[in-house]
Amino acid sequence: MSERAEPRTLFEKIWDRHRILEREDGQVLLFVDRNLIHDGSAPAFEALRQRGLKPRAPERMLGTPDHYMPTDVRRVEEIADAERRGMVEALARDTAEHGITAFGLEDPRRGIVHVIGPEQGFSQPGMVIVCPDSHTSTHGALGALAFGVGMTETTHVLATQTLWQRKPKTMRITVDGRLGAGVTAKDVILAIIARIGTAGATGHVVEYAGPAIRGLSMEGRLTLCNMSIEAGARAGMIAPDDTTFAYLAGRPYAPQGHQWEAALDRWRALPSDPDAIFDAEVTLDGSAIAPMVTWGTSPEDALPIDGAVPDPAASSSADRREAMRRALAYMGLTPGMPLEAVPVDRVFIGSCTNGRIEDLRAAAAVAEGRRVAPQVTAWVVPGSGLVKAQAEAEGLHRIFLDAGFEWREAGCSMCLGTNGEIAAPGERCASTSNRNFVGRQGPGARTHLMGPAMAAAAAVTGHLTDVRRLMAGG
Ligand SMILES: CC(C)[C@H](C(=O)O)[C@@H](O)C(=O)O
Ligand code: SF4
Repeated sequence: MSERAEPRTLFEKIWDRHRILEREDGQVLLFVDRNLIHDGSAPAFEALRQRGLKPRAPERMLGTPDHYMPTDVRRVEEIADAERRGMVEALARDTAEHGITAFGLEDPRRGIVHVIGPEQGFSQPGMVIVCPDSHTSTHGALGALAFGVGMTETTHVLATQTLWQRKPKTMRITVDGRLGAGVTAKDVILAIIARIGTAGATGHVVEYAGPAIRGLSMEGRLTLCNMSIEAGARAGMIAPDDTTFAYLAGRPYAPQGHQWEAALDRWRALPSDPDAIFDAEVTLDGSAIAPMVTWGTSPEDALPIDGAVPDPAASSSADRREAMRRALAYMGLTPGMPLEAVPVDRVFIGSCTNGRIEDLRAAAAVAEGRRVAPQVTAWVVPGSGLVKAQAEAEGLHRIFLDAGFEWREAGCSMCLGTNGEIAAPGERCASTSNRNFVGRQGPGARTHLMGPAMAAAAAVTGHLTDVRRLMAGG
C-alpha cells in the first residue's frame, strides 16, 4: 500500500491502472482502451483471419480511410488507382465483417485517424490508445497514453485488447512564459526538437507542462503531441484540465449525463502529483520562441524564420557537418542565405499535425484579401470532413478559393503522398505536416515544415516569410 502514497506522474497513473501482469523479463501486459485503425491496417485483419480469430472488443475500435484515398474524390468508385481503391475497400470490408465502426468515404465524419479520434470524443483522458501509425502520440494531448504500434502488435490488440510493453522512462518538458504574437504550438514543438534533437526523447514518454503549454488550445496541444515522435519519444502527453474537458463535452463518444460527471472526477485525479519525479527534465523559455521553419531533411533542422541557412563549417562535429552538407545539397540551399529569401513552389496546409479548424482559421486570416503568388500551387486539405464542413460554415473556404488556394477533401494527402499527391522532383514545398525527410513529399521533393499561418504567408509572398510582418499589416 505504501506504493500508493508515492507521488506519481500522469504517465505512471495511467500505466498502473492498465497493467494486467508482468513477465520476468520486465514486459508488462497492458489493457488497451482504444484501437484506432486506418486504410493501411488490412494486414492485421488478414493475420487475424488466417488464425481464425475475431476482434475481442469491436466497440473499442474506430476506423477511417486517410492514407490512400486521393483528396479530389468523394466516393470509393472514383479512386482511379486499383491498389489504393483496394486499401480503402479493405478497411470497409474488414470493419463491416467484425461490426467495427468505420467512417467510409461518403461519411462526413471521416478524416485523418488522429483528427477524428479526438474530434469524436473517442480518445479520452486516462486511456491507453494505440493505432498502427507513429503519430498516434497526437491523442496524448487529451491526457491519454497513446502510441503507435506495428502490424503484429495490432493483430495482438485486435485479438486480445491487450499489448505487451516495456515500461518507458519519463521526461517532462516545461515551457515557461508566454508565447509571443504569431507563435503557435507548431513553433514550440519545432523549437523543442531543434533543442533536444530527433533522438532527444528516445525511450521516454514526454509530458509537456508549464504555463505556455497550459495556455494552448486543445488544437495546439494536439499539434504539439503529434510531433513527439519526431523527438524520438514513445508518446507525448498533457495533463487534462478545463481546456480538455470543455473540448470533450458533448462530443459523440464522450460520456454523457451522470457518466460525464463520474468521468470528470476520474480525469481530475490524473495530473502528475506535485512531487512526482521524472527521469529527465527539459525547460524552455516560451517567450523566446519565434516562428520556426526547417531548412534541412530532419525535423531538428529548424530555425527561427528571421535566421539564415546555417553553415556546416560552423559545426564542431564532423558527422554533423557531413549530414548538414548532404541536407543542404538535397534542399538546394546555400549557407548564409536568409531563410526569408527561400522561394517556394508548393504549399500544403493540412495533415494530422495542422489540419484542424483552428489551423485553417489561422491560415485563412493570413490569406484573406491576398492572392497566392502566381508561381505557387497551394492546397488546403482539411483534417476531417467535419473540419471541412465547419470551415465552410465559417466561410473560410471562400477566403481560400478567392485567394487562389485549392480546397480539397479530407485526408493525409501531400503529408506522405501514399495517395499519389506528391510534389515534383526539385519542387520546394512549405508544409504544415510533421516530416521533412528526403523524398517524404515525393522523390526529390523539398519540404520546409512550419505552422499554418506561416505556410499561408509563404503562399501569398512566394517565399518563406515571417508571418508577423503580414500580421502587422505589412
Ligand atoms: C503509413 C503510416 C504507417 C506512417 C506512420 O506510421 O506514421 C505515416 O502515417 C507517416 O506519417 O509516415
Ligand atoms: S497526416 Fe501524415 S503524419 Fe498524419 S497519419 Fe497521415 S501520413 Fe501520417
